[in-house]
Parts: sequence; structure tokens; C-alpha cells
Amino acid sequence: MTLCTPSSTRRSSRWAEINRNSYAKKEDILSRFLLEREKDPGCFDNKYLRDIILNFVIAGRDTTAGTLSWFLYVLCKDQRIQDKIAREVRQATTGDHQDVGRVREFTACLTEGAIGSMHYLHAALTETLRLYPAVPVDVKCCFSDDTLPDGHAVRRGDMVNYQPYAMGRMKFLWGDDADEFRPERWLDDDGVFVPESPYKFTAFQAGPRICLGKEFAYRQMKIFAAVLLYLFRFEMSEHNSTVGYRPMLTLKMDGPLYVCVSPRRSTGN
Ligand code: HEM
Repeated sequence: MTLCTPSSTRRSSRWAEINRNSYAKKEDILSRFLLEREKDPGCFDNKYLRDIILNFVIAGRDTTAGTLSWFLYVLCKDQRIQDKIAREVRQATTGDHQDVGRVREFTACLTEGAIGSMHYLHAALTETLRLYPAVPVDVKCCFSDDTLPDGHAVRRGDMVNYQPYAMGRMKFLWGDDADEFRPERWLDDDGVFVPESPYKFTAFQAGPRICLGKEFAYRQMKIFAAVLLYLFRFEMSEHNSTVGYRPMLTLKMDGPLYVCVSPRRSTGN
């Protein structure tokens, strides 16, 4: 049992108000959750909140960070595509004539509508995930005896892998240019992004347990990529160098990615 004197009740409600104000000022996700709980104290407990945060860290950090590294790598290899994305970002945000040199001013132009209209950037990120899926191999365990759609029988306890890395490079799924990085394959004639079935493009898994953070991941990666490509141009520090991968839970590069970064101006690209 907790005994509250009038003054301690006043103190705790004052404390709650101070907390609320400090969460409201912060814009990170944890503060937003804490603010929601202040408004509706029964909505979730600390354990639930801990699990959400762990999910974000475990499922959402290396996946998006790794994808952005591969994205920069493929853009260093193809300056035409890099410039095309930079042009799209400029057109969707500040337009052709205005040059905003500072990150804070530029991010103010990254509205929901602007991010949504960046179809080529969306396609380039998706194409990166086709060739370099953050989860290259995913293991499943059979809960019961079953028959897979192609007729293969599996027994309870069997382990089954599906391999987004291999599937993303199969010619019979993607055509003869399957090895090529070509964002255009995701766009229709009007330049609008056309998604593929998640059973063909499996980077986020498919079905009821598909990645919960997919939309969040795209948004985060698009914001990050837009800021970087609006302001800077990236080139490999050694032009013909390539990077390999390390087979781990997520698809890591097998060494550092050395790039040269230079400011990008509105004149030219
Ligand atoms: C490029 C970025 C990402 C990729 C490629 C990716 C991929 C995946 C894959 C393949 C799975 C299925 C794992 C399995 O069950 O075997 C998964 C699950 C999950 N992802 Fe992501 N993920 C990404 C980013 C994120 C982010 C940013 C978040 C959260 C903020 C997130 C949250 C989750 C959660 C909660 C699950 C478990 C869903 C469930 O089991 O019902 N992911 N993700």
C-alpha cells in the first residue's frame, strides 16, 4: 500500500508535468512513447516499452545502417544513378533554383509529400535490397509435419532456410540483367514505383510475420539518403576497388568502405 500526503501528491503531479514537458520537447521515439503513457497511464508497462525499444535496436539498426552502406557503394559505382537521385531530391524539395546549403534548412523541406514523391530514390533503395538484402538468409523451424507448395515434405522440427540473397540474383525471377543494379526495373512508364510480390522480393520476408518496420525503414533511409545526396557527392577513394561481404546474421561489408566526399552544388549536378 502507498500512502500519499497532499504535499507528496502535489509533488508527484508536478513531477509528472515536468516529465511531460521534457518528453514533449524531445522528438525521439522513446520520448514519444513516454508522452503517450503520460496521457494514458495504463496503455503499456515498462516491460512492454523495453521490448519495443529492443525491437527497434535489434531489428532496425544494423538492417538500415548496412543497407545504406551498400546503397552508397552502388552509387559510387554508378555516378549517373547517383546524380539522377540527387536531381530528384532537389526537384522534390527546394526546386531547381534554390540552393540550401545547411542541413537544418534542408531537412525543413523534407515534408511527407516530398519524401513520398521520390520514386527513383525508393526504387534505388529497393534495388539495393534486392542485390544486398540486409537479412541474406532466414531460418525457419517447422512446428508440424507439412507439405510445401512445390510438393516437398517437411517434418516437425526440420529447419528450412529461404535465401533473399540468392533469390534476388536469380535470372529466372529478375531476367538476364539480374546481376545489374538498375532502379528502373521498379518503375512504370510514368516513373512511378511498382512494388513486387513480397514472395518474390523477400528482403522483408512475406506473410503475417513480414517486417513490421518496413515503412519506417524506407522513411528513415530516404531521409538519410536525401540529406546526403542533396549536399554531397560520393566517389570511391580508389576508383576500381570493390568490397565483398561477410556472411553474418545481417549482410556486412568485409572491410571499410573508403569514399571521397565533396560538396554538391545546384549548378551542374
Ligand atoms: C532495411 C531495413 C530492414 C530489413 C531489410 C528488415 C528485414 C526484416 C526481416 C527479413 C524480418 C523477418 C525476420 C524473421 O522473422 O525471420 C524482419 C522482422 C522484423 N522487423 Fe525488420 N527489417 C528492416 C528494418 C526494420 C526496422 C527499422 C524495424 C523497426 C523499427 C524493424 C522491425 C522488425 C520487427 C519488429 C520484426 C519482427 C516481425 C514479426 O516477427 O512479426 N525492421 N525484418
